[in-house]
Amino acid sequence: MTASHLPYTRNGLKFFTKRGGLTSVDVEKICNRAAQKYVARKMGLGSRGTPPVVMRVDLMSAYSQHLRDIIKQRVAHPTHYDTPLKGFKVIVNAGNGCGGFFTWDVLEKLGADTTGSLHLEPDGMFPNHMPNPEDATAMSLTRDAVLAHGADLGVVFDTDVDRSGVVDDTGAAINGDRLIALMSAIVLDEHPGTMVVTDARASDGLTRFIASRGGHHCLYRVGYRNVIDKGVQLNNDGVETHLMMETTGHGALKENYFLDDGAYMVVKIVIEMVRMKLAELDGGVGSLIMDLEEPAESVLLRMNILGEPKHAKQRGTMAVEAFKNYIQEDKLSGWVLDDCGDCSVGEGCLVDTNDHPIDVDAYMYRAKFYNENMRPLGMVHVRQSVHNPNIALNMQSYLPGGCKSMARDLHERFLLASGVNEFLDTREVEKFVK
Ligand SMILES: O=P(O)(O)OC[C@H]1O[C@H](O)[C@H](O)[C@@H](O)[C@@H]1O
Repeated sequence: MTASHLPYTRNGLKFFTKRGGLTSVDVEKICNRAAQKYVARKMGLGSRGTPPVVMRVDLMSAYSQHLRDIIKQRVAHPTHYDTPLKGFKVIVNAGNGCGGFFTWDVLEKLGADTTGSLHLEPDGMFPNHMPNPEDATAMSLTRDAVLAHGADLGVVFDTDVDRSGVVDDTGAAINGDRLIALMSAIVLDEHPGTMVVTDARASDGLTRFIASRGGHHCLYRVGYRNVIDKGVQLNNDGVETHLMMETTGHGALKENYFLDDGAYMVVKIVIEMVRMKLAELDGGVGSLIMDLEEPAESVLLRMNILGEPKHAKQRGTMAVEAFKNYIQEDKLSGWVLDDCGDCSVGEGCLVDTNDHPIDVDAYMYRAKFYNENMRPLGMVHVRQSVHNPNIALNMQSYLPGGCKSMARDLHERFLLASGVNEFLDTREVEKFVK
């Protein structure tokens, strides 16, 4: 049971089986069955049968031991097999979510020194900061602790540990695209040529990084289940896909039942850290992504969908489709719709042709902006929010000031000109372009 990153009043249930996490269709079936049973029982219908057997199972201990075993086996330390983390200092910042167990039940039992770890006790009011690897305070406090304690690694978990981020020994934050790059470097070493699926907010630099390591990059729809489901589908279609990650820090691996499991991601990074030390390589895990090119600026702006909530989805679709049509009908010169990551590096694309350009279902589009000299200035990703009635505009610029130029252009030549401003609250964009 978790509210994840949402306010505590919005708790929900996530279901998992041996085959992975259930989809919303599965969950709907479960809820319908439960509702039918409830009604039948209320009406005195249906067999009472034998009552279900309820068992108390200590899943957390089993899970921690599983993680410890993986680290021991894969490091296979030549002198101290059972304590492969002896001599390492690791800071954990659980942000008062439920990730504290990783400190005492995984790292310390393997010999690590976790002195200086932060906010390990669960407290649903999150008195310090949001447990979130995207949260600037969470990352900077962890950075301070890593530097103050001379730690080899800092780990940041979100509330329910399905997302994570890390800080390397120099204090550099590794989250978002950087975390995907780090995981890609690790996974591509184990599975050369594998496909990596991410959401389409990821940068061009990440696509090039994956390609430079011999991998393929599929950009897909935002929402961790969408990204994971795409990876499952690609595997079923015969495209080997070992890593599925969102820029939010959700990450799933084929070897781990396609589960978005932040602790498992950190386990992979910890193993790499120890291996690098054993191989006497210079630098911490951050050195694996030194050549990742990053955008000069990244900006996220939101536009609330106005009017009655029941019309929000339809209006959102209209706005996103209008964006695509404006570009395709050449009403927005300079803007070009983006292909999926794998085609944009210009090699034999492995992604199903239905996914070009990036999304066919009118949820989101991504476009690049070129200036009058046909120099690319940056890109924008336009989509409906997964949770709330708003349109998210993610912009990345290759040059300082580029996001403002792109937002200004979109505001004048698309938001106002197309009339979508009649049902979108564009104030955030207007404030940004001033
Ligand atoms: O659409 P938004 O409101 O930006 O939220 C998008 C995000 O929602 C949740 O956090 C999901 O777990 C993420 O997978 C997704 O990226």
